[in-house]
Parts: sequence; structure tokens; C-alpha cells
Amino acid sequence: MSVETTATIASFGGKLLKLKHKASTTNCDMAFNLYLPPQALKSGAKVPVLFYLSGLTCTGDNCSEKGFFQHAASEKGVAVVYPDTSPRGLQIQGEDDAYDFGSGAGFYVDATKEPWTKGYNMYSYITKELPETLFTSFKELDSSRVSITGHSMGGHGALTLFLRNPGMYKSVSAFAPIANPINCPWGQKAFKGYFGEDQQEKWKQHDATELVKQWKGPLEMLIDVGTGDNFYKQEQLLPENFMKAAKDAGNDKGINLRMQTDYDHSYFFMASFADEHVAYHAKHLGV
Ligand SMILES: N[C@@H](CCC(=O)N[C@@H](CS)C(=O)NCC(=O)O)C(=O)O
Repeated sequence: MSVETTATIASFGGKLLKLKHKASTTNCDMAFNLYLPPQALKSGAKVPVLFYLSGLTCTGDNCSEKGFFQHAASEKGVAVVYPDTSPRGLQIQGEDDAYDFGSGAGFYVDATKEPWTKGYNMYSYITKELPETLFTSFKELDSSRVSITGHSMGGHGALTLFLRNPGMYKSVSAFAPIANPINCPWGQKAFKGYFGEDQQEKWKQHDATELVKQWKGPLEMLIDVGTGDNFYKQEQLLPENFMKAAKDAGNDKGINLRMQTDYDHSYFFMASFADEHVAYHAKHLGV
């Protein structure tokens, strides 16, 4: 349960902490980053928390270094958590062979297929173990005010974790999410590997386009996708499928999908809209 601080870096008046802990869900040490805004550094403070889930190949470092979330997080008084994207070093054969499966590509699911069951449990890690660890270790974080965002594979993570757990998150947003993984090459490869080819029902339980059909009640989301994003052009993201499913289910009214002209899939895109996403969450988090 205990968390070790490996570095403390001043950032926008607050502190970026590089942390690690032994995680039982993933069966290994997990590194992550936590940004504490200046408001969290005062005694007795309680600040809300935004989880940022990263995309393929990333660790918690990419966005904390070049996503520019700390700029608005500092102004609004929101803590930002940047987790890793998979377990590391489990010695599973083939774990490091591809950029889009295994390490760096946990897809925010709990694997049900051997040998990945050994620790590829990023769903449980992000929804249970990491928050429990954080709220036990950092009393300045308010466990009753939590929101979620993410990029690409992490956008898929943000949308599916939100849709699978009504009430757990106050708000959700996404950058270039893999919005219909069961119908794109990245998602099909991952779900085949982590669940098995014949587990179509399981696949659907982790597909935002399938989940949005079942949502009951009001639904609000902010989603940005760049029109110059090569992965969008290659139909890895499929935001139109998500919007159509939401519309057919009568759940589209509060979904703000913004197609951003010329932006690509990189952190130049996230950095350009990070302020707006943090402000969107801050409003829902009551700051
Ligand atoms: N390495 C892959 C691309 C993977 C990729 O673009 N990953 C995105 C997330 S889906 C990313 O953020 N990469 C790390 C970075 O840009 O810092 C390729 O060569 O096609």
C-alpha cells in the first residue's frame, strides 16, 4: 500500500511527484506521476482529482512532460494523476514484442486469457487499487470528487471506465479515443489477446460504442479528434460509430465531439486543448 516518492519537481506553482508502489492487481511495481496544484500544498486542503490515461507506448511521464495539463490544473486547483499503461517486466513471453500489445498497451481491461491474467489487470488497477492507494497516502486529495480523461487507448479507457461505473467519475473527456475497439485493428488485436477470439460478449463490455447504447439518464462528454490524425484516417478511432450509437440510443445530446481541423495524434494536439479539458472537468468538480 505504501507509496515511494522518487522525485519532486516544481511545476506551475505546485509539485509534480514521481511515485511508485507495489501493486497486487498488476503483480509488479507500478510507477505513476501525481501533480499537486498549489492549492493542495496548504494545510488541511482537499483538492479534486483528474485521472489522465495515456495511449499506446506511453508511461505516466509523456503527458506530465508535454501535455501541459499542469497549467490549468494549477489555476483551477485540480490534482492530476498520470498512471502507467500496463504492468512492466512480468517475464511473459512476447510481452515486449509489439508496441500495440503487452507492455505499454494494457488497454484498461482485466485479461481473462492466459498468460496475460498474470498481471494485465489495468481495469482493476485504475478503478480500484490506484485510487485506494492514492486516497490513503495523500489526504489532500478528495476521493469524492474524481474525473477522468485520456488519449487514444487512454481515451478508450476514460470512456469505458466512465460508462461502466456510473457515479464513479464526475465527468469524462477524451482526446482521439479508440471509440469502437471491437471494430478497429488495435482493439481487435488487444481484445483477442487479452480475452480470446471467441469472447465477443466480453469485448463488447469494454467498447465505448457498445456501452453508450446502454447508458440510462443524462450523459455529458467532451471529445476532441484532429482531422489530420493519421490513426483517425486509418479508422483506428471511429468516433462517428460512437456518435451514431449514442444518437440511435437517444444519448447524444450532451456529447460534444469536436473535430479539430489539421490537428494530428501527437501531444501538440493534447497540449493545445488541455486547458479547455481541465476547465471542463473543474466545472464538474466544483472548482
Ligand atoms: N509507435 C506507434 C505510434 C504510437 C503512438 O502514436 N502512441 C501515442 C499514443 S496512441 C503516443 O502518445 N505516443 C507517445 C508520444 O507521442 O509521446 C507507431 O509508430 O505507429
